[in-house]
Amino acid sequence: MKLWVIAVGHKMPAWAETATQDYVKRMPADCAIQIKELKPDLNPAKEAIKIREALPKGVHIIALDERGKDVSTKDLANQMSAWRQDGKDIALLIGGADGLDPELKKEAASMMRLSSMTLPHAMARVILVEQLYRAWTILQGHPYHRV
Ligand SMILES: C[S@@+](CC[C@H](N)C(=O)[O-])C[C@H]1O[C@@H](n2cnc3c(N)ncnc32)[C@H](O)[C@@H]1O
Repeated sequence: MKLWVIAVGHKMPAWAETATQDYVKRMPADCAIQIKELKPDLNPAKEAIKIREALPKGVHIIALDERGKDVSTKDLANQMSAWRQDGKDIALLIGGADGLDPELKKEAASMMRLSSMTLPHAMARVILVEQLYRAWTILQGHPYHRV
């Protein structure tokens, strides 16, 4: 299984790039995180076109949005386990300054929130990859995650 993070926003600040890569590198090949960065466009509808083009075929789409469903890290680990059993790749979408296009959000299988606060997209990216790594460690019984 591959976890695609498709994110509007390139030229990330160095701290975000370093932190993102730190977690990306910790993931094993059979649960790899692949980041696709897209250049911001004039509005979310235009960005949605680029996002759709960047989506690998047949992926299960999850939109990241502060109005999405609350998911605990344990829930995410259970989700990850189910995704791995399905053998489907997953695409997690992060919007730009004006968020994700409403039509694109409807196309997603679900919307997930990382916090009820609005995060800058660089921060959302770092938190997402850390949570994916943490979820993976839960499935492995790895001591990174302490209950
Ligand atoms: C700066 S935010 C956009 C905020 C935008 N005004 C909105 O209402 O969605 C950029 C992106 O970061 C992600 N994001 C920000 N806060 C989030 C949160 N609390 N939970 C999940 N994703 C979040 C979303 O994908 C969002 O499209």
